[in-house]
Amino acid sequence: MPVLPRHDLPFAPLGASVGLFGGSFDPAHEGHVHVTRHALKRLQLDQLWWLVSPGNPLKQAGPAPLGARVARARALMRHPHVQITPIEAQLGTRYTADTLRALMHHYPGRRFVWIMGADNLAGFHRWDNWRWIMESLPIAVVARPGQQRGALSSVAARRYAQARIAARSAPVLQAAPAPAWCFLTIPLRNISSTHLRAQGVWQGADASAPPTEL
Ligand SMILES: Nc1ncnc2c1ncn2[C@@H]1O[C@H](COP(=O)(O)OP(=O)(O)OP(=O)(O)O)[C@@H](O)[C@H]1O
Ligand SMILES: O=C(O)c1ccc[n+]([C@@H]2O[C@H](COP(=O)([O-])O)[C@@H](O)[C@H]2O)c1
Repeated sequence: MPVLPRHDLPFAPLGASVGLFGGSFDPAHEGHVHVTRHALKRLQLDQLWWLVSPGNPLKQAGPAPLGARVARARALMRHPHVQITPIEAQLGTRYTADTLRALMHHYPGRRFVWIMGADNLAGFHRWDNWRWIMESLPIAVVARPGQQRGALSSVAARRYAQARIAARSAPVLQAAPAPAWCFLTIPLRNISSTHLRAQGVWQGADASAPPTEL
C-alpha cells in the first residue's frame, strides 16, 4: 500500500459510518446531489464521500480532467457531512475493488457502505472482483429512471437475492455483515452527465463556471 500524505485526505473518526459514492462526475449534477441527500438520511450515515474517479475502467472515452471535475463537484455539492475527494488518483487505483481494499487498509474501524445508482447494479457482474465487493461491504442501490427492472433482474441481484434487505431497514444496512444490500426507492431525477455533455454546457475546461449554468 502507498503511504499517503495526510493533509489532503478525507477525514472520518473511528467508528464513523461513511457512504462511498463513486463516479466519473463528468460533470456532477443535481441527480448526484439528490442521491447524496437521500442516502445520508435513509442510511443514517455520519458522512458521505464522493470518490471522483480518474476514469471508469469500463468506459472507452476518458473524462474531463480530474481537477476540473473535482472543482465542479465541490462547487455544486455543499454539505457539512459530504467530502469530495480524488482519493483514487492518490491511491493509484481505478478498479473499485482495489479502491475499497486500500480504503479499508488506510481507514480501519470505519463502517463503509458502497452507494451506486440502479444502472450500475445492472452491469455490476462485469466489474472487476464484483463478488468480493458484494461480500466485503454493504451496498445501497438507489433508484434511477428506467433502471429498476434491469437492476432487479441483474446477475448480481439474482445471485445475492438472499442478501437483500428491505428498504425500510435501510438504517441498519451500515451495520449489517456483508453480503447485504438494499434497493432505495427515492423520488426519481431524470438527469445524467451524458445529457449535460450533449447539451454542450460542460467541456470540463472551465471549472469556475457557476453551478446554476448546468
Ligand atoms: N439521476 C440519477 N439518479 C440516480 N443515480 C444517479 C443519477 N445520476 C447518476 N447516478 C449515479 O451516480 C453515480 C455516478 O454517476 P456518474 O458520475 O457516472 O453520472 P451519470 O449521470 O451516470 O454519468 P454518465 O451519463 O456519463 O454515465 C453512479 O452510481 C450513477 O448510477
Ligand atoms: O471496478 C470496476 O470494474 C468498475 C467498473 C465500472 C465502474 N466502476 C466504478 O463505478 C462508479 C460509477 O462509475 P460511473 O463512470 O458510472 O460514474 C465509479 O466509482 C467507477 O470507478 C468500477
